Amino acid sequence: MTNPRILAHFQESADLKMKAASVLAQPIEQAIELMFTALSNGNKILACGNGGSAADSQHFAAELVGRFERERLPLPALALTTDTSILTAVGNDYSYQEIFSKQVQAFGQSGDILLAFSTSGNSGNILAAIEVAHERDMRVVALTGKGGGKIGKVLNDADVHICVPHDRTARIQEVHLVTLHCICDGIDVALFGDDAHE
Ligand SMILES: O=C(CO)[C@@H](O)[C@H](O)[C@H](O)[C@H](O)COP(=O)(O)O
Ligand SMILES: [Zn+2]
Repeated sequence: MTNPRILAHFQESADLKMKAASVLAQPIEQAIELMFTALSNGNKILACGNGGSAADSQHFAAELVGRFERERLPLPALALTTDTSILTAVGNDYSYQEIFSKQVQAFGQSGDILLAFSTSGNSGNILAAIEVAHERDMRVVALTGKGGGKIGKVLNDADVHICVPHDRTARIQEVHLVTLHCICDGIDVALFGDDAHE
């Protein structure tokens, strides 16, 4: 007999994914277009998030720099969550709030994209990174949940907001994961066309 708690996790995740597919298809398409245009113009993508979303940032960067499902040239994406010397120096000397924004200041250029993950939409270091990205004429693709929180209020019309319609962090993260795979696939399709996977 299947453990009902385990079954409930799978059921809730599957139900949310189907519900989210219709709500998020349009912003996901916009994110793909925005990123493909930026990459085609020689710009790059900077990604940040806390906890599980730090892992999502790294997962995304790995699939752009390495590959997703098709062989292609490396694409420029950088997770701002990996350099422990930068993270500890900025966190120690300034504040945890600035661990990503300082890196956006250092690496971000006009036309680059900030990919910002926050399930609550309220993490201060992500909000600070978005603020600096806007100052540097970057576009923001924000993956949130729980109604979008404060992040939903600071995004502008040039940005893309992918807000998962759920209040549970784990479920939101699960939809963020399928979303980032959709984006990787969309970038490959924009490069090579809609052929069967190799
Ligand atoms: O992975 C999980 C929970 O599933 C946690 O590590 C979670 O990512 C952390 O609590 C984060 O600090 C939450 O931040 P945010 O998504 O609200 O911006
Ligand atoms: Zn988690």
